[in-house]
Amino acid sequence: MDAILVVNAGSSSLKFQIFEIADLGLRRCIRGQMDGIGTRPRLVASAADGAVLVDRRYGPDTVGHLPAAIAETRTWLQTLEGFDLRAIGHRVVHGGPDYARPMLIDHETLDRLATFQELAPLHQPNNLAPIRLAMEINPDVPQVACFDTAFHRGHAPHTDCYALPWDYYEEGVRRYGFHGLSYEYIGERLAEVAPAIAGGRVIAAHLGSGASMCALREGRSVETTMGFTALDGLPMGTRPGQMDPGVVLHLIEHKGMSAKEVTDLLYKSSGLKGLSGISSDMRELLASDNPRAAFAIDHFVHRCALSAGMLAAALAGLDAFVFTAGVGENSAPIRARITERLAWLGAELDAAANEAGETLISTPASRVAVYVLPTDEELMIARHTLALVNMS
Ligand SMILES: Nc1ncnc2c1ncn2[C@@H]1O[C@H](COP(=O)(O)OP(=O)(O)O)[C@@H](O)[C@H]1O
Ligand SMILES: CC(=O)OP(=O)(O)O
Ligand SMILES: [Mg+2]
Repeated sequence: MDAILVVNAGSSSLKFQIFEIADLGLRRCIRGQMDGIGTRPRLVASAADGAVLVDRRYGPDTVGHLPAAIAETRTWLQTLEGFDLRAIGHRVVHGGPDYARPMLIDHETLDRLATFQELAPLHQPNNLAPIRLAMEINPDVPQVACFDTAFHRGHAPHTDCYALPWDYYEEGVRRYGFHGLSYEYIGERLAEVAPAIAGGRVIAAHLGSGASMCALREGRSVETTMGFTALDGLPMGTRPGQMDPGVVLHLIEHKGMSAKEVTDLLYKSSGLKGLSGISSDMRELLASDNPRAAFAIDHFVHRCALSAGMLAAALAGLDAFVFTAGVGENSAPIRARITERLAWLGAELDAAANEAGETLISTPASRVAVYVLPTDEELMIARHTLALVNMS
C-alpha cells in the first residue's frame, strides 16, 4: 500500500507513525516511539487496532543518543512488509523567518535549516539527522519539513518584535513561537468537538516536557508564550521559561560562565528539574512528598495562570481553554489547579469530569468552556506532507 512515514525527533524521544494513503484520505497504520534515549531506552510500536508490534528495552549505552535511536528504529521499520513509501514528513522545530508553511526538502533547504541549530539546540540537530539519513538512503523518496514556527507566522509585527533597534528584527531576532503543529491540530479538532466555540477566543495550553500556550482567534494564532527560542514563556521540564535577560548577563559577567555553560543551564538543568532538584518529570514530582517538588509545581501553576491572563488580554476575553500534551492530557490535579486560577475569567471546573478525563471538564454554567484534547502533531505532519506531495 502507498504510505507516508512521519518522524518527530525530539530531545529525548523519536516518535514515528505510518499512514496509508487511502482513497478517503489518511489511515493510521502504525504509531510508535523510542523514548528514554540515554537513560531507559525503549522502543514501542502498535498497530491501528492497538496490537503491540514491538516492545523492546535497551541499555543506556546501546541507545545513548539520537543517531543510535534512529539506527535501531530503522532496523525495526525495515522488518515491516507491505508499505510502499511515497513520502517522509518531519517535524522541524525552527523554520526561521522564511518558512511560513511546510516545504519539500532539498539540499539547499537542509543547509538553511541547519543555520537555525543554535536557536533550537535541543531539537533542530535531532530533527535534521533523520532527514539527512533518508536523503542518503532513499534519495528518491520526497521529504517534507513541517515547522513548529509556521503556524505563528501571521502575527502582526508589533506583536512579534522585541523592543530592540529595528535592524535586529530584520535580521530575524523576533518572537517566532513554537508547538505550532500541535496548535494547528487543536484548532481543527476543536472545530469538530465544539464548532460554535472554535470560531471564538481560545487559549490552547500545550503542557508537555516543552510547554507553551497559544491564543487563537477564529482558529488562527494571534499570540503565544514562546519567542525567539523555545526557552521563553512557561517553565518546562528542564527550561526556565520567561526570565529577565539580566540574569544571563549576570551569569556571564559575574559568574564567568561560558556560552556553552549558560546554554546547558538554560536548556538542560533548569525548569522543574532545576527548581525541584528531583526530576523534570511532572509524574515524579506529583508522586513525591518532598517540599521542593511541591514548590516546583506551585511555580509551574503560577506561571501558567499568569500566561493565561496575558493571552486572555490579547484576545480581549475568553470563550474556551484547552489542555493538551503529556501533562495537559494526563494530569487531572494540574488541570484542576490551573483551572481554579482561571475562575476570575469565568472558568468553573467540573471536578468529576476532570477526574474521569472527559473531553469537556467545565460545568454547564461555566462562562469559559474547558476541554482536554489529545494532540496529534504526527497526523498534522502527514496531512501537510500528503498535500505537498500531491501538488508536486
Ligand atoms: N499522568 C501524568 N501526570 C503528570 N504528568 C504526566 C503524566 N503523563 C505524562 N506526563 C508528563 O508529560 C511529559 C511528556 O509530555 P510530552 O507531550 O510527551 O512531551 P514531549 O513530546 O515534549 O517529550 C512528561 O515529562 C511527564 O512529565
Ligand atoms: C518546541 C518544544 O519545546 O518542543 P518539545 O515540547 O517537543 O520539547
Ligand atoms: Mg513535544
